[in-house]
Amino acid sequence: MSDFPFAAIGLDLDGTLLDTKADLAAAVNHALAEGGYRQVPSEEVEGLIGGGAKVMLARAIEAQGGSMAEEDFRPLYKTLLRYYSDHNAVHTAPFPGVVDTLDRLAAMNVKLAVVTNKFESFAAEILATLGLMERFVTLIGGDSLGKDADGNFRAKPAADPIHAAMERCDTQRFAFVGDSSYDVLAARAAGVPVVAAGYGYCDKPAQELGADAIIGRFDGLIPALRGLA
Ligand SMILES: O=C(O)COP(=O)(O)O
Ligand SMILES: [Mg+2]
Repeated sequence: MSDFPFAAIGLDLDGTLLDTKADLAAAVNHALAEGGYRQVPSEEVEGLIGGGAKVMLARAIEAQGGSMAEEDFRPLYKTLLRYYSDHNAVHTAPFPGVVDTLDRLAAMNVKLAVVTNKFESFAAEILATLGLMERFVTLIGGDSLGKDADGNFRAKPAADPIHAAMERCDTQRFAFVGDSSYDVLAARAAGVPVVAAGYGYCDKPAQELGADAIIGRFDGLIPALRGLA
């Protein structure tokens, strides 16, 4: 019998489980080049990740005072998706401590769910390429739950994907870990404890995300979760 306080953990992907920054930067810069925009250094791309690829590109273009008209934006977004589809696991790898910690959680019979704002197909492909997919009970992407009445994907920062993960893991004893304000807001909206991955692509200083705990490496997760009980 495990005394671990949670039966399932929800995990953000980009900036929490996987260091995807270099591949995302290449994709966004490929699209920016096509639109005649300046390249964004990968340190700056970090601050654009968290809301999904569309938000990442929109923020990069807006920062340069570019055109956000649908007919100008759409082709560049399509270019980004096409490029990323072919180059999504070139440099991408798990952060230090991820694989060992997932093994330890599995050994404690803790269910694991990925909740990402990436499209589900990209996330599934990357996790399969890295040989990690079978560790997760479920994977919920930014597009997995469809759109709300306003036409927005039911994705983080909404509570919906976290609620769906809890349902699919069949438990209320659930905690979440993520690196951005999208993650903390979604977990808060769903009423579950949340740990911030301070080593990730935090869109504000980790201490200001409003999480219950902060980890500096992924292998700090199990003690941090025990501390939340
Ligand atoms: O790709 C993104 O911008 C977000 O992905 P994440 O939710 O896994 O961090
Ligand atoms: Mg993230």
